[in-house]
Amino acid sequence: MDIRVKICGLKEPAHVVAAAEAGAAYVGFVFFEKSPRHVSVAQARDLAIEAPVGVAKVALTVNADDAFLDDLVARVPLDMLQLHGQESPERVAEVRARYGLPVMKAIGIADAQDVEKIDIYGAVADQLLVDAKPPKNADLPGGNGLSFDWRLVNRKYWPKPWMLAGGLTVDNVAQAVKMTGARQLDLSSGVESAPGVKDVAKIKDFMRAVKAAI
Ligand SMILES: O=C(O)c1ccccc1N[C@@H]1O[C@H](COP(=O)(O)O)[C@@H](O)[C@H]1O
Repeated sequence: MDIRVKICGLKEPAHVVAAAEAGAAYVGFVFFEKSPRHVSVAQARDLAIEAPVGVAKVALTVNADDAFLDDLVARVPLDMLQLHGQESPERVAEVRARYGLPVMKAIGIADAQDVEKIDIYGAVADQLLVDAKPPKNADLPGGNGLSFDWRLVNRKYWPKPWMLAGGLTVDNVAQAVKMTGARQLDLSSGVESAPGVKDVAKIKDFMRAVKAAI
C-alpha cells in the first residue's frame, strides 16, 4: 500500500506541478496571515487550477469564520478543508455540513492527553492530522518544523484516515513511518530552503525517501 503525501504551504504554481509530478497526493494552501506560507484567496485559485486531476487541493485555515470560508469555497476549487486552530468538535461538524467538503482536523500532540483528543475529533472529522503541538509562544499553530514523540502514537488504530505531520524531513521519514505506521504524511518546512520557500529538489528527495520507506 502506497504512502500518501501532502506537501503543504505551496505558493508557486510551478511548485504545485512539481509536487504532483513527484507523486504528492495532496497539495496544501495556507490561509494564515502570520505564516510565511500565507496566500490570498486569489492566489490560491491560481495555484489550485495547476493541480492535476487526482491531486487533492487542501485549504488550511485557522479558526476561520463563515464569511471567510464562504468566499474561499466559492472561489477556489477545493477537495478538502484543513482546520488547524482551536476549532471545537461542534465547529468541525458545522463546517463539514455547511460546505459539503471533507474536513481534516489538526490535533497538536505533546503528551498522552492530547492523543485522547484524536478519538473525540475522529467522531466528527473525515480525516485527522496528527501534528506536533506548537511551543507556548510560537507565532504559528503549525509549520514550525518540530516533531513530537512518535512513541505516543506508535501503531495506534483510529477509525478515520490520518496523516502524520510535524518536522518530517528526508532524514527522519523512514523512522517516522516505522514507528507510527502512518500511511499518510504531511509536511511543509522539511521541503523548504528558507521559511516559506519551497525547494523542488527537496520535494523530490523527500518523495524518493518515502517510496524507499514502504
Ligand atoms: O505551515 C504553516 O505555515 C502553518 C501555519 C498555520 C497552521 C499550520 C501550518 N502548517 C501545518 O503544519 C504542518 C507541519 O509543518 P512542518 O512540516 O513541521 O513545517 C504542515 O504540513 C501544515 O499542515
